[in-house]
Amino acid sequence: MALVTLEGVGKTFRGRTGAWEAVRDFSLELAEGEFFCLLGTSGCGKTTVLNMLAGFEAPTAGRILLDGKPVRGPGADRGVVFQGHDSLYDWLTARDNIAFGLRLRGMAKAERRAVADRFLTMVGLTGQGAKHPSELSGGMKQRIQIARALANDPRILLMDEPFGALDAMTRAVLQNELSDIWAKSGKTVLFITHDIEEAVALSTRVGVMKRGPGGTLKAVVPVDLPFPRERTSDGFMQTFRQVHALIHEEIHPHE
Ligand SMILES: Nc1ncnc2c1ncn2[C@@H]1O[C@H](COP(=O)(O)OP(=O)(O)OP(=O)(O)O)[C@@H](O)[C@H]1O
Repeated sequence: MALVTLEGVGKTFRGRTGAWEAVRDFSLELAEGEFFCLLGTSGCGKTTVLNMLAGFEAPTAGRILLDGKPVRGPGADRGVVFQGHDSLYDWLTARDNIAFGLRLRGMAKAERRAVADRFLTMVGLTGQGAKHPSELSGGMKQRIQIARALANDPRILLMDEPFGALDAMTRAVLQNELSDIWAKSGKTVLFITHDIEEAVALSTRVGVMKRGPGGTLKAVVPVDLPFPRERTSDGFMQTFRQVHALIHEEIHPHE
C-alpha cells in the first residue's frame, strides 16, 4: 500500500473577490522511503498541495490518505519544514526547539536531551545546542528546523522550499546533508522547489505541475541516478534537460 495517496484532489479558495481554483484533479501515490520533488512555476499550486497533505487546508474535491487513513488535520505523523525560519521559538535554545514536540508528548528531560543531541549531530551542529536562534546563521536555523521535524519521527517530511532563502553555497551544502540524512533515516520526503537542479540532485522522482488556475500534475520523471549525485554527469544533465523542457512549456506555452 502507498504511504500517501492523493486521489483527484482539488482546492478552490472562495473569498470576497470570488472563487479561485488553485488545484484541480491532482492524483499521486508516494511510496514509503521515496524522495519526491514537486516542481512548477510560481502560483501553480505546489504549496496548496503540501498544505492539504499537512492538514492545514482541507481539499474541496477528492481525498488524501496517509497510511490508508483520511487526513483530517495536522498531526505528528507529518513533519513540516518551511522556507525561512520564523517557526523557531526565539526564547528557546536550539536543543529545546528540537525537543519541543517531545516535551509535548511527555518525554522525560534526560531522554529529550539525548534525542535532541542525536539530531543536532545528524544535521552537523554538534555542540551548538545551547545557542538561541538569534545566535545562529540562516543555514544553521534551517538545520534546526530539519532536526526538529525529524526528532518527532514523522511518517513523512513535508518541505516547502526549505533552502529558498539561502545563498547558493549554503544551499548546496544543505542539499548534500539532506540527501545523506534521507539515505540514513529512510524517511519519505515531499519536497517543493523552484530549482530544477535541486530537484534532480535530491529526488527519486520529480513531479512537474501544470500552471494554474487549476494546477495539476502534468508529468512525473523518475530519477534513476546513484547517490551521491554527480551534477556534471551525462545522466544528471539529461534528466535536467528533460525536466527543464517540461517547465519551459509552462512558462512559454505557445512556443
Ligand atoms: N488562502 C488563499 N486564498 C485565495 N487564494 C489562494 C490562497 N492560497 C493560495 N491561493 C492561490 O492559489 C494559487 C496557488 O498558490 P500556491 O501558494 O499553492 O502556489 P505555489 O505553486 O506554491 O507558488 P510559489 O511557487 O510562488 O510559492 C495562487 O494563485 C494563489 O494566489
